[in-house]
Amino acid sequence: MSKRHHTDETPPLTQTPAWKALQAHHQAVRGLHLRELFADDPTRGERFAAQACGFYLDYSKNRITTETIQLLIQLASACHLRERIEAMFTGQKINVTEQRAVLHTALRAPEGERILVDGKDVVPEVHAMLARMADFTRQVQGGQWRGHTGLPIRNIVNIGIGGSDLGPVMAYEALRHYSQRKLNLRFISNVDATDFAEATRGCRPEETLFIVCSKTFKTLETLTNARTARDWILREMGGERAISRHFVAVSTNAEGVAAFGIDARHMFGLWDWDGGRYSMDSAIGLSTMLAIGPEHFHAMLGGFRAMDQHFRSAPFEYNLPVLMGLLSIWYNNFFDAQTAAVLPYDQYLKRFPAYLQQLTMESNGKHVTLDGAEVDYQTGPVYWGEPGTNGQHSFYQLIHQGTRLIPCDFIGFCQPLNPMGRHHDLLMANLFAQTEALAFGKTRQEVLAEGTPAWLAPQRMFEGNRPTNTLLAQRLTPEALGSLVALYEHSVFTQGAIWQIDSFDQWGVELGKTLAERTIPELESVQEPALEHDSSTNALIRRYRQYRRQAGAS
Ligand SMILES: O=P(O)(O)OC[C@H]1O[C@H](O)[C@H](O)[C@@H](O)[C@@H]1O
Repeated sequence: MSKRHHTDETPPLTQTPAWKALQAHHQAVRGLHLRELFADDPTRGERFAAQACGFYLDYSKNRITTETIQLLIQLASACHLRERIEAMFTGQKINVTEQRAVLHTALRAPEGERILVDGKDVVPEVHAMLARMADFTRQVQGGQWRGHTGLPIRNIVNIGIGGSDLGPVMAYEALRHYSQRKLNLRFISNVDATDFAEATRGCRPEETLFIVCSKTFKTLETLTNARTARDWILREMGGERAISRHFVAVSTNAEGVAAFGIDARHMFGLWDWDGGRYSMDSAIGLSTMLAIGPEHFHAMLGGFRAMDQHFRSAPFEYNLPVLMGLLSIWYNNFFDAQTAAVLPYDQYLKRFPAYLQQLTMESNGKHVTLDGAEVDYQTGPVYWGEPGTNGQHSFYQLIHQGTRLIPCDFIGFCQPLNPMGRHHDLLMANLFAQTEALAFGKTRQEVLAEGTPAWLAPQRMFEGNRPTNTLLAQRLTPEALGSLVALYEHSVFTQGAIWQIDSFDQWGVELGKTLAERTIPELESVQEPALEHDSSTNALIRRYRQYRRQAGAS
């Protein structure tokens, strides 16, 4: 018996004519090689391309035909993608399991636009918050904001985890070129004290300001690090009054912030309609603004906004996030690809894959549909990656010659931010060469023609037919970063809409948190605790306690 109980509006995905048409189409085209597809159509390289917001997407090196795109778009329509986009932009409560609107797009809405949540326009609040952030940034950068002993602030330490860390870290690294370099920025996320010890090494407490970023202000890691930071400040300067000059908070939880001792005037608010992994352009991005200044931050918001408008209005066949989302569905659900690689050819984007992992996998790692039915298809793939060219000398071997199909996104910029001799041309030549090699490979005949002995030919052949997208933009600017992030946000949305899942909750993180809470006293108690876990967990805890005791004794 099927566990499904779909409404008329959302028939089981795999039963839709659009899905079945794609299955049949997959059977017909799966044997086609990109070599043939390109040979048959000299215009393919430009025909399967689209551009928006300064990004050129070449998706011609995918295992698709014109019909594939048509069928994928039919699937999107059958899943009411257009209506779902509108529902998000207009503040409907599409995060059904938490009964919340999903309005990260309001964070970059222009002044004057009206977006209502429960009858209230949220845009003025967003702009008031941006103005407060800019004011604070100018005070800190200008040296008017002083520490408890009267010294100006030199070090900013962001304490947060998940969405309260990954976006800020990624943006800080990505936009380092635009950093005003007046402040030294550090980030602490892990509850491992090493993170704290290393991030604060060399910082004088008198010159250090902590931003405690936590939407809930309840996260164990962040509160533990924030308390350690508090002790670190107080040890040096005594007096609770020092706290108000050395801590600000970004949170929705005013009570929690006050209980910690942070002045309400130094709290920057968030809204429950903005999820952690979609919050780098809210006050969670305060560290970004402190690094690059309000003007660049606003330019970044402009980039987000441009991609939002494109996503909302462009026909699906030219719509970058929709195309990328649909191509991801194509490999994930029809070719059974397990993972997807994201390969930025820009050192400044070194944390972009880590950022994308939360965005994609926390959003779309779900096993039930919006109405609670178990899915009978794969949802979110595993995302991973490293900046080029480093990955080439590491895992690309498996992408080229392994047994798995790994669709890859290559991201590159035409103008270097640090022009130095031939570096940039070499970097980009590698990007282009990789997508060419992955698509076309090297046949046995080609290998033999090079003089390779027959016995070695199998090892030296490249099957090719490995799909890639290439995203090219002129230059990595704050605006380009905003557009790039929004592109992936909306691609994730597109995929979630097709899979009919809630891309905006994260119940899967709860169980581990609860079990950790139960385990903490078992590790800390002086008395030998009565352990009631499974035999593996019991044995591990016993061994941990024993080794800890031995370390304490030595
Ligand atoms: O910002 P916070 O409330 O501290 O949450 C930090 C992070 O932890 C949670 O467990 C979630 O998995 C993330 O989505 C969230 O970004």
